Amino acid sequence: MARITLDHLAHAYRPDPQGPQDYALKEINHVWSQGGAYALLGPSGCGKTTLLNIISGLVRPTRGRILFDDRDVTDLPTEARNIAQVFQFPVVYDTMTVRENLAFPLKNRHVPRDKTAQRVEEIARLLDLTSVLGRKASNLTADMKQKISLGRGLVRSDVAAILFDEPLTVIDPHLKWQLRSTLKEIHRALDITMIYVTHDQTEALTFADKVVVMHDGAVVQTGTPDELFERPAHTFVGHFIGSPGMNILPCQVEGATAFLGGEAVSLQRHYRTLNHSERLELGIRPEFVQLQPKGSGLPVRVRRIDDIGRARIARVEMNGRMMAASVPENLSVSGDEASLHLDARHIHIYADGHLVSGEPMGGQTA
Ligand SMILES: Nc1ncnc2c1ncn2[C@@H]1O[C@H](COP(=O)(O)OP(=O)(O)OP(=O)(O)O)[C@@H](O)[C@H]1O
Repeated sequence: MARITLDHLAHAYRPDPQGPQDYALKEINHVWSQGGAYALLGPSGCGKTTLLNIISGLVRPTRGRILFDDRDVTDLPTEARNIAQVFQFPVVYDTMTVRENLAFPLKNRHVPRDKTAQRVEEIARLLDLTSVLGRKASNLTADMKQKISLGRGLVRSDVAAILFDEPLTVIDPHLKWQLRSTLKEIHRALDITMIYVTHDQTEALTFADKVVVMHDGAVVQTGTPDELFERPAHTFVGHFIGSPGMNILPCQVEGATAFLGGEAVSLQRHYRTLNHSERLELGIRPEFVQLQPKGSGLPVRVRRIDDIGRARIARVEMNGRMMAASVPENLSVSGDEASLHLDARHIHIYADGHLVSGEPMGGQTA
């Protein structure tokens, strides 16, 4: 078990990188604490697998170092790193029983038989595989086979970390939620550092205590699920997390007032030091924007109302831009003219995509 440090790590697949655009992974400094449950979240092509492969030793980084506790492992091969990996597709030996499959990583490392048997029973119990321990893996469903793969990743108690690369891809949708919560319970029971790669926000937010969000080869925010929701550090995080994502609107800012087209919106913080050559945007989640009758706030046109089960979401147009807003339960909407109320406590200002803290109204810098 180990703390994993990424120290000025960067990687380019091409041999002569000239600038940031040539790096699949732009410079990262990050510490994965021992025992943490992390998700590495981002869209396809953002560099998640590259980072995972650097941690496991399959890819040597162009720049920087990787440390397990204080040991520099940058030049060590995968076998010498003591990492367990679970991939998208099941890796099982069809001719072996489930028990033999689970025991294999321990047998390979000459763990005594009684200890192996005990650990296999424990992992089988956690993954609900006890009843099939004696069966040949070949006759099992893809779901069961992937559970065996997970078990093989989890069975060694001495690993520095377990890396999961989109492990639920082959799992039947209605079993996914069950396995996600099982993995969470297993993390609590085993106290092993786990890094879970996914492009699915639900998987990331339910599994992880801390989520590392990647975009275009860079980490744009690391935070708890609540932090990513409440205070996205980058417009990409606001947009990518949440369903629907954050409303992001071009704006101008003067002191504690934002202007959306000709409409003034009061802010709870002061923005004295904004560089007006930067692209300024106002971000607010649909949960904090309320649709109201015409004449009581920012004027909008309602284009559509979607019932998403737990709430109604209005798609509205303001100054030619589409926004999402919550529709209060008791509001009946007739016609397409309405107003919006923005909860100022949840408005964020972004400059060139990055969150600007501003200053509290009292005048001190945040
Ligand atoms: N072996 C390689 N050689 C050259 N370029 C590569 C190689 N592997 C990945 N890339 C490029 O590096 C970038 C990051 O890819 P990576 O696979 O790490 O992203 P990802 O977030 O894991 O995406 P996905 O979820 O689709 O696997 C992409 O532009 C990809 O095309």
